[in-house]
Amino acid sequence: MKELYIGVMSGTSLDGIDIALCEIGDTTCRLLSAHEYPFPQVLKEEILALISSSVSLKQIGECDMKLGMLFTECINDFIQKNALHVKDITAIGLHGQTLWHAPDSAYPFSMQLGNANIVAAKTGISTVADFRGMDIAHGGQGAPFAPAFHKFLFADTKQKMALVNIGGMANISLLFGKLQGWDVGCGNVLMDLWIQKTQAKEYDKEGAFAKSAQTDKSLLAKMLMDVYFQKQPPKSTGREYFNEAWLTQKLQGFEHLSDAQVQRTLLELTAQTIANDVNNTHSSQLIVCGGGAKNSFLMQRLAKLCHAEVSPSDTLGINSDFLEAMAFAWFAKKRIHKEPLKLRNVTGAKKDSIAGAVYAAD
Ligand SMILES: Nc1ncnc2c1ncn2[C@@H]1O[C@H](COP(=O)(O)OP(=O)(O)OP(=O)(O)O)[C@@H](O)[C@H]1O
Ligand SMILES: CC(=O)N[C@H]1[C@@H]2OC[C@@H](O2)[C@@H](O)[C@@H]1O[C@H](C)C(=O)O
Repeated sequence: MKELYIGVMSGTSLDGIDIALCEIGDTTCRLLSAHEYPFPQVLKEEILALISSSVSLKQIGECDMKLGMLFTECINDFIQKNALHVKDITAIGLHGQTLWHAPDSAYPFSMQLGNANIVAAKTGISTVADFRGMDIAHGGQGAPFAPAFHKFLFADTKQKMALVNIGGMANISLLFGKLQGWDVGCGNVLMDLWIQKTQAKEYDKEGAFAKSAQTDKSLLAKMLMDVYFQKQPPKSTGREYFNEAWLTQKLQGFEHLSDAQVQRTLLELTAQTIANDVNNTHSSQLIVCGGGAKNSFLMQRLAKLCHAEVSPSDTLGINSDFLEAMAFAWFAKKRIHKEPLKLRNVTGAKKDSIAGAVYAAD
């Protein structure tokens, strides 16, 4: 039987809230409608401040509620725009906003905010949230989760297919043989930070600023030496690692470079770290999704560096902007049906678990 689910994702880029309405069956997940709501600037700045400085419990509690209310507003608007009936939707899969991801700390945790009680109460739809906690409880990284969905979508592929999502962070899924996946490292986050700081632009459209200069090989080599890129999977990361402090530390001794040279080197870092993982795994086809798929210069560099055929997921009929939101609709379905996500090989958990907590609407 097919059911309707809504997936809600706001990623590490903090650029928008993606909402996807999906019709999900045992072997299919069809995107019926989708919309991206812009992230309010004030709340974005508040979240970035929370991530980079010490904060009070009150601020965290209030941020959780503010995000819950924001997600609710977006979902209710989406329901209205699509003339949906609340009763027809089995559940919402709400990822929440990641504030801190610390799978390797002494007391590992992954914190997503956006109060799911509020979402369930004010939409009238049961809401599944806190997806990552059980995997961490079983000793896993709690991320990335998308590989399980990518495997479901491309179950029939005969190719040695890899899929990379280039959002704020970049994560890869290997869809041949035993399912594998990990966070490659920084996706767009450092490129975004640099152009925001030096050119007051949100992001480097089509990689045009990067394209105007040459890569600095010494800076690139220094960045590629970073321990995260040397680490073997399972591994996952976030803004608590790849952030302004990381960039400032790497740029020490490279003050003579122009802003454009740094931008170009950061783009090359993203392209080379992805290409290294693709080539090391002997993948023959690379599907790209997430905002990075829209960066034509980055795509050009990937095509050049990878020994695989590179294409955006749209060429396979999969909307590259909403794949993660679709994933959380599907994860909600798996939770409602009490089916485990087969992620132990990806996250390093001791066992596969039923992911997510249900906040019942009635
Ligand atoms: N036309 C474009 N040219 C260059 N870059 C682009 C373009 N469109 C989007 N991007 C990049 O994509 C980013 C947004 O990507 P996306 O929405 O996939 O991130 P996210 O979902 O927040 O991240 P994550 O997957 O890490 O959770 C922007 O911040 C920008 O860097
Ligand atoms: C902790 C967290 O929010 N991680 C995100 C982030 O964005 C990309 C990458 O880092 C991935 O690990 C994950 O998101 C996707 C949806 C995932 O779990 O697969």
